Amino acid sequence: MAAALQTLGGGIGITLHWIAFTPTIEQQATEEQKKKWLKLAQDVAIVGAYAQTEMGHGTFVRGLETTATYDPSTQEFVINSPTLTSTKWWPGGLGKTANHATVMAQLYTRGKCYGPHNFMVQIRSLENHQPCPGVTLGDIGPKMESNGNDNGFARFDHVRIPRENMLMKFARVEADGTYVQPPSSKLAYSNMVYLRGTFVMSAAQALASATTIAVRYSCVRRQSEMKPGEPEPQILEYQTQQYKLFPQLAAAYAFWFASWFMTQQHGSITGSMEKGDMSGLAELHALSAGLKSYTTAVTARGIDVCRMACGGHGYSHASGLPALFGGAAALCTAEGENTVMMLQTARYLVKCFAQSQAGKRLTGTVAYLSAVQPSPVAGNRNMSDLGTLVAAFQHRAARMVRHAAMQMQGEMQKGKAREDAWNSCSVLLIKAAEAHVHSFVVRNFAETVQTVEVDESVRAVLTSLCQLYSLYGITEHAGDFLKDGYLTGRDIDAASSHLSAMLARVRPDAVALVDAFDLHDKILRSVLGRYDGRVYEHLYEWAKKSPLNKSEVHESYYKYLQPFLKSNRAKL
Ligand SMILES: CC/C=C\C/C=C\C/C=C\CCCC(=O)SCCNC(=O)CCNC(=O)[C@H](O)C(C)(C)COP(=O)(O)OP(=O)(O)OC[C@H]1O[C@@H](n2cnc3c(N)ncnc32)[C@H](O)[C@@H]1OP(=O)(O)O
Ligand SMILES: Cc1cc2nc3c(=O)[nH]c(=O)nc-3n(C[C@H](O)[C@H](O)[C@H](O)COP(=O)(O)OP(=O)(O)OC[C@H]3O[C@@H](n4cnc5c(N)ncnc54)[C@H](O)[C@@H]3O)c2cc1C
Repeated sequence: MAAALQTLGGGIGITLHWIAFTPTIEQQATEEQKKKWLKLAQDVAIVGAYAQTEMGHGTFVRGLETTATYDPSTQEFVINSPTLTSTKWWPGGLGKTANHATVMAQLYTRGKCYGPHNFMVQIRSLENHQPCPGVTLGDIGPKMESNGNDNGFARFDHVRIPRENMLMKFARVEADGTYVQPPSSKLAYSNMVYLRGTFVMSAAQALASATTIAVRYSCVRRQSEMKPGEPEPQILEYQTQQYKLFPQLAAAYAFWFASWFMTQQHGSITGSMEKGDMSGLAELHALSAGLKSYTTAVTARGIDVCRMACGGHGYSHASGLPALFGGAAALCTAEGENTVMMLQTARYLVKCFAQSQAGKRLTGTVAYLSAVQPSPVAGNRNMSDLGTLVAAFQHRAARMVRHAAMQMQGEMQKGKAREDAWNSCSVLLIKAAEAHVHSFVVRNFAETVQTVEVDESVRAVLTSLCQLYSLYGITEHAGDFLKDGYLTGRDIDAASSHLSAMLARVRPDAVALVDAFDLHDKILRSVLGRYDGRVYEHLYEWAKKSPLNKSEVHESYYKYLQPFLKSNRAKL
C-alpha cells in the first residue's frame, strides 16, 4: 500500500506517515489516545505528517515559534503560527498528502511557556481533502532528490483543538490548565531518538545498494589493457577499483551490524523507561545521535565513490546511483543535522570523561574511556589481529576525548565561560566524537563476526571484511594513531600491507557478499546492478525510453535551433 502510494508519483509521499507520524502516536500518546488514533494510522484510515521543523528553526527545537495556548474556558488548545518563520516547513507529506499532523509547538498554559510538546491536528477534510479552516498548506517546491515526497509547509491561524489532542503520555495539561511535568523534558523528543536509530539501517541499506550496483557492474565492465595484448580485464581486477569499493562494502556490513545493536539497545532502554527507569536515556540519545551522524555521512560519501567507480554510466540515472546519493544526502540533514548530532555525542563523552576523572567506573559504550591506558605502549603489533585493531581504535578515541575535554577545561581555567570554551573546542570535540563512534562500529563489527551463528567458512569471509574495514580506517586516519606513539610508522606500513592482502582475499567473494544483501532488481532500480548482468542491452533500452526520444527531431529544433542556425548561416 505504502509503496503503491509512494509510486503514485508526483505530489504524494507517505514515508513519514510510517516512520515518524505513526511511531509518534505509539511513543507519545496515552492508551486512550492510542485507541483513538493508532489503528486509524496503522490502517491508513488517516495519513499523517510529523510537523516539527519550521522555516526559521529545525535544529534548535527549543526555538520553535508555533504556539499551543490552552484555553480553560473551552478546554481547547489554540494552535497558531505567529510569524513567517514559524511556518512549518519540510515535513514529509505535509504539502498534499497528509490529513493529520503531529505538530510540535510551544505549550502555554496559565500564561507560562512549558516548551515544545506534540499535538495532534487535523489539517485536511476527510471528505474532500481541502485544508481545514485556519490551516494553510502547500508543497515547498523541488528538492535535490525524493521529489515524489511532498515535503510541505503549514500555517495555523488560531486553530482550536480539544485538550485531549495534546499527546499526553509523558506531560499533561489538566482541564483547569494545570501543567503536569514529565519524568524528563526530553521525552517529547523520543521519536527523534527512535528515527535516528532507524537511519543507521537506512544508511546500511543505501550503502549495500550502492556497493551491489558498483561491484556487479565492475564484473561486467571490461576496460583497458592490464598486460599488452591480453583481453580487457574486468575493472574489478584493478587494485584501485577494489580499494574504492571493498571498504564501502565492508562499511555496509559494519553499519548493518551496528543497526542490529542500535535496535536492541532502543528496545531494551525504552523498555526500562516504560517501567520508570530513565537511566539509559542519555546513552541512548548519545549513541543514536552519533551513529546516525557517522553512518549517514560515510554512506553519502561512499555512494559517490561507487558512482565515480562506475565511470560515465554511474552518472546516468540508469545506474540508480544519483538517486541513492540524493537520498543518503537527505539522511545527513534530516532527523538532526549531522554536526549538531555529533556534538550531542561529544557533550555526553565530555560528561562521561569528567565522571571517569572523578573515579566513577564507566559502563556501556563508553566503558573503554575508563580502561584505556593514557600512556601508549609502542611495539610491533600484530596488525591482522582483530583484538589489536579494536584496541587501537579505542585508544585513539580515548586519547582524543581526553584531549578535547582537557582543552575545554584549560579554556575555562583561563576564564572563558563554559559555552565559549565549548564553542572554541567544538572542532576537537566533533573529531573525538567521530573517533568514539568509529571505535564502537569496529568493536561491534569484530564482536558480531566472532559470535554470529554462521558456517565457519562464512565467518572467515566476514572476519576478512572486518579486518579490511578496520585496516582501512587506520590507514585513512594514520595521524590519529601515530600522534602519541601508540602505533609506529612500522605498524602503519604493516596495516597498509595487510589491507592490500585483504583486498585480494575479498575479491573472490565480492559478488557473493553483495548478492547476500538479497536486493531485488525492483528495489535496486539500476541497469548497472542487474542480477542478470545484461547491462548494455538494458542501457540501450532504457535510453530509448527517454522522453527526449519520443520524436526524431525535437520541437526545440524548430523553436530555437533552426532559427539560430539560419541567422548564423545568413551572416557567413
Ligand atoms: C527509516 C528512514 C527511511 C527513509 C528515510 C527517508 C527520508 C527521511 C526523511 C526525513 C525523516 C526525518 C524527519 C525529520 O527531520 S523530523 C525533525 C528532526 N529534527 C531534529 O532532529 C531536531 C534536532 N534538534 C534536537 O534534537 C535538539 O534541538 C538538540 C540539538 C538535541 C538540542 O536540544 P536542547 O533541548 O537544546 O538540548 P541541549 O541543551 O543541547 O541538551 C540538554 C540535555 O538534553 C539532552 N537531550 C537532548 N536531546 C535529547 C533526546 N532526544 N533524548 C534524550 N536526551 C536529549 C542532552 O543530552 C542534554 O543532556 P545533559 O544531561 O547533557 O544536560
Ligand atoms: C529530506 C528532508 C526531509 C525532512 N523531513 C522532515 C519532517 O518530516 N519533519 C520535520 O519536522 N522536519 C523534516 N526535515 C527538516 C530537518 O529535520 C531539518 O532540516 C534538520 O533538523 C536541520 O535543521 P535546519 O534545517 O534548521 O538546519 P540548521 O540547523 O539551520 O543547519 C545549518 C547549519 O547550522 C549548523 N548549526 C546549527 N546549530 C548548530 C549548533 N548548535 N552548533 C554548531 N552548528 C550548528 C549546522 O551544523 C549546519 O551546518 C526534513 C529535512 C529534509 C532535508
